[in-house]
Amino acid sequence: MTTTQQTHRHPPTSHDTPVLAELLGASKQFGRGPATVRAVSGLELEVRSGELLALLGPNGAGKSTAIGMLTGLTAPTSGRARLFGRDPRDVSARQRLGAMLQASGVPDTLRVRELLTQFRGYYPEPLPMAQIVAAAGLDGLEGRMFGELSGGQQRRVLFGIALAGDPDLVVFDEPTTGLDVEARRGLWATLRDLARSGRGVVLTTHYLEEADALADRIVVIDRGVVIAQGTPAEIKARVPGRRVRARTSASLTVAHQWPGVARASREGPWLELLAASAEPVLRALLDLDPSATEVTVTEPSLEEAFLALTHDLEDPR
Ligand SMILES: Nc1ncnc2c1ncn2[C@@H]1O[C@H](COP(=O)(O)OP(=O)(O)OP(=O)(O)O)[C@@H](O)[C@H]1O
Repeated sequence: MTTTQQTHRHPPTSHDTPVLAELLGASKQFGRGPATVRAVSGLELEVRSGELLALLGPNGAGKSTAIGMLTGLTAPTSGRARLFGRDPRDVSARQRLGAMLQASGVPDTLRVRELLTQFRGYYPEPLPMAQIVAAAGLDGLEGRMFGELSGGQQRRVLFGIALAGDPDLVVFDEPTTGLDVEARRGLWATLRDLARSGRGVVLTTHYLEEADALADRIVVIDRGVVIAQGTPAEIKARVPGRRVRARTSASLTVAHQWPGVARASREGPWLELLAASAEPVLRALLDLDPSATEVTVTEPSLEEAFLALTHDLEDPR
């Protein structure tokens, strides 16, 4: 996959750059009565020109619902969504938007070139075909039928379709799912180019690594609410990357003071910590208690790591 040469349309990201899309206290419920699902609650979100924003969160966090509200696919139950200052369902707003969502609905029997031509036809000033093909890594696939492509190749076609209208804002729901490592890296480079050219880019991902590699700003969502937001460095400093467990007499109060510790709990003689990284914690533990035994270091699940960020957890101190 190669990257595109884009023209610079807006100055680089700053708080002076235009807001392209926003959610203002947006909530979304599905169903009624006891079956109600609160997918998103009171979400505040804004995307600016030239900015790459990653929505990060575990399965069912509400990422796709948030994207659906931003792109006008679904209306908030309460609160508001704005796209280019308008209702996201307004055609004039959607013409400046490119989206690659999880469900495609693309006919299997159309060839890649026909599909791209069809989608280019929907927009007043589409991106040149060659640029779409290059950006989406579709070289050599133009004559193939969509339904005969591999999952990863189909994702690339959907990526190309999202770029067809030369959009000012591009929204990608888990764009790298199903892509191999090389294709993923290529797509990352293209996403960076899109933001550098002054477009706004929003993507959802389960992977902190992906958000870290790409985003100017990360919004972490869990159970429909924002639990953290900031630059990748700020988020990484708060998301625990390691679980350290040891048989030790060290107290919870002391353990909480160790560098990067997000959570500490005790289970009988075992102390368990979630921390940004293991080494500083191991040093502090063994300094304090050289007789600590059965020390293990493992990776917490993403769910656990995100939960450690929430403030409503019982504090074990
Ligand atoms: N159309 C719908 N009808 C009922 N419930 C829904 C609908 N769409 C989403 N939900 C529910 O809303 C919650 C949030 O779902 P959403 O798809 O937004 O999460 P997500 O963060 O995108 O998850 P994933 O990473 O698994 O794609 C989930 O509990 C989901 O089951």
